Amino acid sequence: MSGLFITFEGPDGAGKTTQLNRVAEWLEQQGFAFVRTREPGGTKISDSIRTLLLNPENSEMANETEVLLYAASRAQLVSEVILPALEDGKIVLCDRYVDASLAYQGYGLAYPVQQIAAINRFATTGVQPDRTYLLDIPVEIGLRRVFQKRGSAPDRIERKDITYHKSVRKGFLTLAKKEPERFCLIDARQGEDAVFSVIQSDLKRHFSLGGN
Ligand SMILES: Nc1ncnc2c1ncn2[C@@H]1O[C@H](COP(=O)(O)OP(=O)(O)OP(=O)(O)O)[C@@H](O)[C@H]1O
Ligand SMILES: Cc1cn([C@H]2C[C@H](O)[C@@H](COP(=O)(O)O)O2)c(=O)[nH]c1=O
Repeated sequence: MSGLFITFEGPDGAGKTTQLNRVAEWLEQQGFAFVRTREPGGTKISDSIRTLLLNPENSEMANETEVLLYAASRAQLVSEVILPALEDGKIVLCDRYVDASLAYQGYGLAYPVQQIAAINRFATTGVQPDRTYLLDIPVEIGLRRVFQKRGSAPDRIERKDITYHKSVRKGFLTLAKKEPERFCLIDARQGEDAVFSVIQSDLKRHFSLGGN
């Protein structure tokens, strides 16, 4: 596999999509071949699973079902999009990946993280990111950003209580501590330009993705 796999993680509303779009724009200006995708979703089947997962009417969804549906959506995305792109030497930018399941379903739902990791190793055939930008933000600020942006009703995950979201954030920070060589931890309370500048410098330093 010769491509480069970059993921964006963090609590809801941290600014992941905003930063992924900026990186994509920057790579495009330099003529790099890249693929942009997101989780859950990114393929026809994965998008259908996303609808099931986020629909607030599915409030009876068992936690085990939730874990497996995120993994199923991911399995399809890896098989249909991520792996072929990496094998083709492309850069893959992905809005959330396995770390989200470890944080939301592992730490958030209090399942053993090793168990969630094992399910996801199967789902992804072991495909792992080369670099992960963890945009860290207090959950109150992140959720406020989400609701201000959208103005629509919160989805099934967003409507979980604040204690849950705080466990998720703590989970992300624990993951970053365990793998400091893969994670780049960024304070996402900063303005968009400041956050982008950290990511841009890091990409230049680690992967020689040059340009201005
Ligand atoms: N650094 C920032 N400072 C202030 N507002 C920001 C910043 N980054 C993004 N936003 C705004 O916050 C909102 C959420 O941003 P964005 O969709 O990028 O976050 P996200 O982490 O992808 O959200 P989600 O978890 O819902 O996918 C948007 O309105 C966006 O313009
Ligand atoms: C991949 C993944 C996501 N989630 C949660 C996180 C968010 O609340 C939603 C996805 O919505 P977004 O607006 O596109 O970020 O799903 C999760 O709980 N577990 C996962 O593996």
